[in-house]
Amino acid sequence: MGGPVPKQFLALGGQPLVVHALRVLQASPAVDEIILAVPQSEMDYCLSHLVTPHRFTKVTKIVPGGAERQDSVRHALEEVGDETDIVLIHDAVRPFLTERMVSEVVAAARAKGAAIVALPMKDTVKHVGADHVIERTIDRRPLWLAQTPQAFRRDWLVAAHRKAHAERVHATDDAYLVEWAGHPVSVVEGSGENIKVTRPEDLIIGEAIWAARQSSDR
Ligand SMILES: Nc1ccn([C@@H]2O[C@H](COP(=O)(O)OP(=O)(O)OP(=O)(O)O)[C@@H](O)[C@H]2O)c(=O)n1
Ligand SMILES: C[C@](O)(CO)[C@H](O)COP(=O)(O)O
Repeated sequence: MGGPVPKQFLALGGQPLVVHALRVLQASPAVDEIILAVPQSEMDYCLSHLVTPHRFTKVTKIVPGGAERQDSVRHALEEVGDETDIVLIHDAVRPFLTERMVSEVVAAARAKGAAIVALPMKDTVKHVGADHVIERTIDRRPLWLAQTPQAFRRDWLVAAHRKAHAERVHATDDAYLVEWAGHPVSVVEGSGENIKVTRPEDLIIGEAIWAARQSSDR
């Protein structure tokens, strides 16, 4: 994305991106406690400008993030109590999660151990080789795009993260680590609106989704 402001604090609908996700998690009956992993330099800002003024009372801890997303999740997991059975992980840069996604993915994790929100592929998928030439077309029917939230039995997730850290295995989502540790991970259908704000154009799309939701709420 570039720019001096970390992406999760950029404004969307007049509020920092992370506030949108926190609102849904704060309101969800399925969520008891929220642990925020943020850059160390932003920990005080998060508490004084986001958590306290918005009364996000479920935020019990703010922990320093790590070099990569996986490190940030591992740091947060160190603060999760042994009494917790299910851990839900969500990207701050996905502002459009819904209560339906949270409750369904938590229920699926309770029933089966691990579940993620994901979306079936809608485009035709090409495997492209050298010189930008297509090598083959992949059957898209079994392909799903992983989103967050993702929910796991705490013991599976903690063990998978510890093993990955010890063996220097890196993944772009937590489901991968739990799969790699040998556990089944189910999918719950997500939504095309549950975008990850990655590139500048995603903020434009995000503003449009936010505006549409505002008018449908009226
Ligand atoms: N060290 C990091 C890096 C990322 N994240 C979180 O992981 C999610 C996705 O990471 P991000 O850096 O946004 O990934 P990309 O969208 O791939 O970003 P980019 O291509 O700009 O690196 C975000 O909610 C971000 O806050 C994190 O917790 N700790
Ligand atoms: C977890 C995730 O959002 C699922 O799509 C994604 O893998 C995060 O990847 P990123 O490269 O760290 O944004």
